[in-house]
Amino acid sequence: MPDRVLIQPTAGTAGLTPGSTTVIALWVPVVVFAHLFAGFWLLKTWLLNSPSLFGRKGARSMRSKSGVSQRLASSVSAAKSSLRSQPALGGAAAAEGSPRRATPVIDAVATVAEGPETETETEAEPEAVFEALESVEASRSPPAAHSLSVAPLALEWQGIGCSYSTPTGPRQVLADVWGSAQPGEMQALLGPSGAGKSTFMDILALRKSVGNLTGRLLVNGVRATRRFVRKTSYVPQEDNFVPTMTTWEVMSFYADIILPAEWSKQRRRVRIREVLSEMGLAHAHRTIIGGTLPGGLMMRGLSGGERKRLAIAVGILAAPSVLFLDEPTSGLDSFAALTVMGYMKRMVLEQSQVVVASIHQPRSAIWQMFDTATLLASGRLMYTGPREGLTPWFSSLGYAYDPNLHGVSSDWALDLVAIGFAKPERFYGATMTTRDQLMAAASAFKAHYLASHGLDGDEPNSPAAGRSHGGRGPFASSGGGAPPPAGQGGSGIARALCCGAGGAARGGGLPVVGSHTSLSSLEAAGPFGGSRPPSAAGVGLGDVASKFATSAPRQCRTLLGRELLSITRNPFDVAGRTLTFVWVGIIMGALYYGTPFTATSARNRLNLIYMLLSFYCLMPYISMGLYTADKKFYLSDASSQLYRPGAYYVAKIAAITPFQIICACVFGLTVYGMAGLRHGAEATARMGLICTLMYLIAAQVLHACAIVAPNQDVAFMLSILWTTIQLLLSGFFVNFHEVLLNWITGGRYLSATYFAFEALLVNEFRGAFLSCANGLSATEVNFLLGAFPNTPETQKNQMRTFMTRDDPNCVLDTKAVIEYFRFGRGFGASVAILGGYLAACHALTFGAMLLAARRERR
Ligand SMILES: Nc1ncnc2c1ncn2[C@@H]1O[C@H](COP(=O)(O)OP(=O)(O)OP(=O)(O)O)[C@@H](O)[C@H]1O
Repeated sequence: MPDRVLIQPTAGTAGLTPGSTTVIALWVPVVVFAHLFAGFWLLKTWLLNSPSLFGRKGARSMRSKSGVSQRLASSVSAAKSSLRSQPALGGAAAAEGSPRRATPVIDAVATVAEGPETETETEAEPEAVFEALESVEASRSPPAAHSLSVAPLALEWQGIGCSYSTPTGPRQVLADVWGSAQPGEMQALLGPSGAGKSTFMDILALRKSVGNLTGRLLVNGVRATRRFVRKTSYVPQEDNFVPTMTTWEVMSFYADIILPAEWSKQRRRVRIREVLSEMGLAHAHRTIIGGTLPGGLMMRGLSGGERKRLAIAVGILAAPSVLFLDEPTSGLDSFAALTVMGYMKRMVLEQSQVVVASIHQPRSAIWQMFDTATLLASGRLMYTGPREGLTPWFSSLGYAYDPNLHGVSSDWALDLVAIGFAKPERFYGATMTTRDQLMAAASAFKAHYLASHGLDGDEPNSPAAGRSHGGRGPFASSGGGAPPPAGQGGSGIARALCCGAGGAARGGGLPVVGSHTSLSSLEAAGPFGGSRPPSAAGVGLGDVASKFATSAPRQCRTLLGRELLSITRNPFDVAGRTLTFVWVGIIMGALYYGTPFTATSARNRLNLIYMLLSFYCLMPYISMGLYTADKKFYLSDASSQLYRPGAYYVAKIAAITPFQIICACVFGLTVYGMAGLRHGAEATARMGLICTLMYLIAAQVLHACAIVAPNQDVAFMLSILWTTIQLLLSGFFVNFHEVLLNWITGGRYLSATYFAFEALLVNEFRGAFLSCANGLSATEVNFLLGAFPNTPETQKNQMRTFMTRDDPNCVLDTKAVIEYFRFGRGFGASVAILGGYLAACHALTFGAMLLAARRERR
């Protein structure tokens, strides 16, 4: 006869032996499924990384070099023929001293290119050579329908400044920087470390929102709007690619997001191939990006130089009008650097783009590719104008340049303005050594610049700065601007540099300068911009009046694909998490294996329910690294306004939620089945629902903390605070009505665990009876009797007999457990509360994400 039974009201006295309380039919399939599921994703990741199947690493570097050589030859020869076939660009412009005077440079680069190309080709494997040749042929094809036309944009910046509030007071890192860049110009941004180059470029690219910003940025003569961002591309020093994606997948992702929505899949693929070939990456299209995954695992993938070239490939994919490159050659070997910059040169010549590149110690051939240069030092403008004008300007200040002594003029310029170091005159000649000298030179240049541009005001917003001139050249005027309408000055990028939400974008009293096309008219004219007619050969970037190139559903689909690749290929993510959950479940389940349906098991059942919930609160911590890494990817994309934040959020949640549900169920059902909690499909399903909600909430809170917090440490602190509230105020440890400081018990309403604990407790004990047919054990009886020390021995003996004797009709109504905790909410109400809690967590996360994107730009 079964002596320990859980009597269901409807099931009469159907009993189970203690050993059979475990539900093998539940937990065994779950455990098997979890291992197969994790194994599947691990195998997929392994196959992707398997050198024999995909890597072809041995040949890669050689092919890469060969590809690079080919690309350079291709770039250079195309640039030369482009110059020769366009006298308007080559001959006439060269005579004016305009940026197009590049033929000698291109010739020089071609000479450099020919040597290594031949050399590497002979060394390369036949297959590599074949692939490289293929890609050369592709790139030599005439511009096809996949080419993009570029709206030419002229930039002018006036009095750009940036200061930060620091604990020691305001810190000016950039002051009064003036200059311009014309379509078809490659501009070098030079300066010693800490000069403010990155800050300056962030400001020009409208990707900076921290700090107090001053000055103005004009695009085609009017203040830049946020939509200018869509016509630009910014290649940061450090890329932010998802390490588990391949080169091709990264390019496809960006192509789907930023190329015109009307483009067919085939056309996008052609464009991707074109750009990858140009960057010498055609051979590596199936190679994983690699690097350190969130969680610490290292994945081998592209080399540093290849990653850099991929970042540039992404930057040029949509043919932006203005391309900002932060240290494009750092991390590249000198030949690859020359190749990449050679391509940039051809690009600006053929498509009238503007390239602004911060650069350290460029080799001579690269330096000569630049048309103009801007030199910063200690946040001050030391020079801006044609590259050739750099040395004459400083000579006029008494700092003579000697090519034999100083080498490349860019190196000399950096030495000249670097202060704070010992610079013996016999090595360096006359240089600036004090801040006063530096400030004097900066003031002299500013005066010279303003005078030569017909600007006589100190402040860009002063009425005097409003005059404009149509001249060109470094010391001639290149167009000015007008003062902003009243109320549009002040700090902050939205008001100081561009017109924020609409204001000056609509004209706002700003004149359209000379023959420039205003951005407003550019927007109105559609993709081809201003007066430029649509070309039959090319297609523009879509409607620039719209903030994004593609629709929200399309962005959502594309982002969903990226998220899925990102999480399923990281062994620490889906596979690792599933295995962790199932094994924690197995250990916990083993501890409570086959919990009998007896009165004495009530305590164990309670403990198990509480432990289950606390593990749901703790388990998401294994994903904290993933959440903080995701934030980095999102912020990087947000700074470029690649897609709608809502699309990202929906895709992210859609991608991770199914895996979270699987993990939650694997854990919960394993424990539930092994321990043998209340039997029955309905009870099991209810428990699964509550556990899933609990885990989704806990994971979402950690996600929110990762986004709200400035770094992972703070994210941990916030999460631990929340977890503490969850565990302490769940109701398990203390009866709230017995707490002296009653006010603190109100905190239970912040505890999702409190509601989940109630729901699981009710699920387990409502309407159920535990058997006491076998009576209590001698230990239990002695424990109870010990609580009544004054009871006479005869009475104790009677109670002992009564409590230990077998009685098949003895049952314990577990309603008492529910009443003890004063629980009574219906299951539906608990689900609704937990659902609301989850929705609030999502709202908080999304809000935090929007705020974070506004606060940080890179
Ligand atoms: N948030 C900030 N608060 C205070 N100072 C800052 C902040 N961000 C940057 N700076 C300071 O601004 C100055 C310019 O930094 P920036 O990164 O623009 O220089 P850089 O010329 O790009 O240097 P590098 O060549 O080394 O990258 C540095 O001295 C830096 O310490």
